[in-house]
Amino acid sequence: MERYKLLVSDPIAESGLNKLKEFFEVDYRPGLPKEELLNIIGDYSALVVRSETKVTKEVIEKAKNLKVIGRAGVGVDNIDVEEATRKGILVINAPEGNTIAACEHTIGLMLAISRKIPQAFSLLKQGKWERKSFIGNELYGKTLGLVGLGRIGSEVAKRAKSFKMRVIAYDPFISPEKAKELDVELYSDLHSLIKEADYISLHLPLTQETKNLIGKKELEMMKPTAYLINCARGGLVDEDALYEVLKEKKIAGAALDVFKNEPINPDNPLLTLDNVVLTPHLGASTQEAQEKVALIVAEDIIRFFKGEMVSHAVNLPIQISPDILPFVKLGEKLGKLLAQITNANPEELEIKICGDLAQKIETSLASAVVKGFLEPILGEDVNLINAMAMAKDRRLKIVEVRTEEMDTYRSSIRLRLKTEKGIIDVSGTVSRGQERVLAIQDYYLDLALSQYLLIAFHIDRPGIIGKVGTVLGKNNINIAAMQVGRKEIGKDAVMVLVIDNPVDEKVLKELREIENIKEVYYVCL
Ligand SMILES: NC(=O)c1ccc[n+]([C@@H]2O[C@H](COP(=O)([O-])OP(=O)(O)OC[C@H]3O[C@@H](n4cnc5c(N)ncnc54)[C@H](O)[C@@H]3O)[C@@H](O)[C@H]2O)c1
Ligand SMILES: O=C(O)CC[C@@H](O)C(=O)O
Repeated sequence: MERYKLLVSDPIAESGLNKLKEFFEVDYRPGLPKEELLNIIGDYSALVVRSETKVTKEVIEKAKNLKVIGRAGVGVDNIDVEEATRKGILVINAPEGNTIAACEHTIGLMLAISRKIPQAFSLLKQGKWERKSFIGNELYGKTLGLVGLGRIGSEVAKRAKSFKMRVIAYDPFISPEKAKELDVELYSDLHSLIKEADYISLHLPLTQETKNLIGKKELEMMKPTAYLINCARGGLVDEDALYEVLKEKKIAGAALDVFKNEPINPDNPLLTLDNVVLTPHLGASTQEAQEKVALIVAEDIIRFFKGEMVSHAVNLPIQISPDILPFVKLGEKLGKLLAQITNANPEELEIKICGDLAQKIETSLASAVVKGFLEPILGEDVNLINAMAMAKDRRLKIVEVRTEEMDTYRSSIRLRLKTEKGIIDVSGTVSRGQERVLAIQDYYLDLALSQYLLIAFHIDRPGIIGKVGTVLGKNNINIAAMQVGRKEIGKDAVMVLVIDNPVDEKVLKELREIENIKEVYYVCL
């Protein structure tokens, strides 16, 4: 099997590295400078990073062979996922691998800032047995306000409950049922939570929407006795405003693991304060978490290169389940077929998923159809990840319709393409593992799909099938199967021939010259 080149540009656990080496030619270059990354990235098919490497648009533009970016961790804010998607690069992360590590670090930070543990230790190291300035606060009976109640937020909630804290949360994307299960009171507005909490802990991703979510206004709303804990991302908090409220003792303190710019400068003003506890992005830094994230990401990348289902794709909306896979493959072929019998500018592609298949929520099916449709036009640049984005770029409207109605087969896919010259449609199914085309332009067919097809639109006249057969025979092209679809005797009809060999332009020209043949398409699937 071909050994692809994989670059690891941040430190990852040895177990993951060894796993990757079983499959790839691995270059392990933790701490690789940006300029060097730009120079060499073009050689690699896969890249593995943690949070240090910034996979920017510039990097992606130079990554001509890159197929996958693996993030050994959760947050993908250091990766330009949109650009990766546009270029058809799969982004994979390891979302559950460091949940416990980040949760325990959060609890550690809450205790450390409440009891001033680092400050006391620092004085003790200087030989000072100082007790009176280190009167802390208990977590017991206090209100913890969680912003983000996902994996880490939920685990923090469970542990906070064992400290007998009241837990409230703001997370507009979480169901009230989930909050109820965790015995957490769900708030519908952030400001009410901020005003009530004794501890505010952030557990949400950094995105355009959440940048500076905790600004001056929010910080000034906090109780003067409250603490801010941030083990998520620095950019969630306005750091300058935070420094001001801490300096002026408008809040009790802050414990931060993450910063707007990492690593922080030695002259960062936050380092001059006493009411803070700062750690250098250590949330995920446990042996257990690092082993888990490295292995999770390594196994997923290998799965991808083996053509198997991946578990944690960030930019592939839904995974393909085995029972749907044959229809995904069929969808791609029908899309390809449709593209090859279209000779006008496409405007809208309707993908109708019929019968039992309609109940299965699987966006990959539509992506596969679009991939198949665009591939004859755009070549290998299009894949399941970027197909929809590419259609959008080309202003091709994609409409997905689901209907439980069925014809002869329990499940089928019907494609209907609106072009400037009219409508073209094809439909197909999978029956007993065989992909079948059921209709073209409403002519009923039911024929097993094969790699090479000839599709001839003609007028139904005696002898026309023989003439087509003669041309193909003369050119040494074997016909494996054929079907004719027509609605009325002597009117328009379609002939579909399954052939064993490819057909060239010369043969097509000869076929087009046969009387009553209106158009002939050669389809390669
Ligand atoms: N310090 C570290 O080393 C470390 C380690 C792991 C994760 N993290 C950070 O923690 C974040 C959370 O991780 P997770 O595994 O819990 O992710 P998650 O996806 O399970 O949870 C994030 C939650 O945030 C919620 N959310 C999104 N936008 C929101 C908004 N505007 N307001 C309130 N809630 C919002 C989501 O609905 C989701 O429930 C990650 O994105 C990552 O940036 C940091
Ligand atoms: O790689 C790290 O150590 C940090 C990871 C963490 O921030 C994450 O988002 O998973």
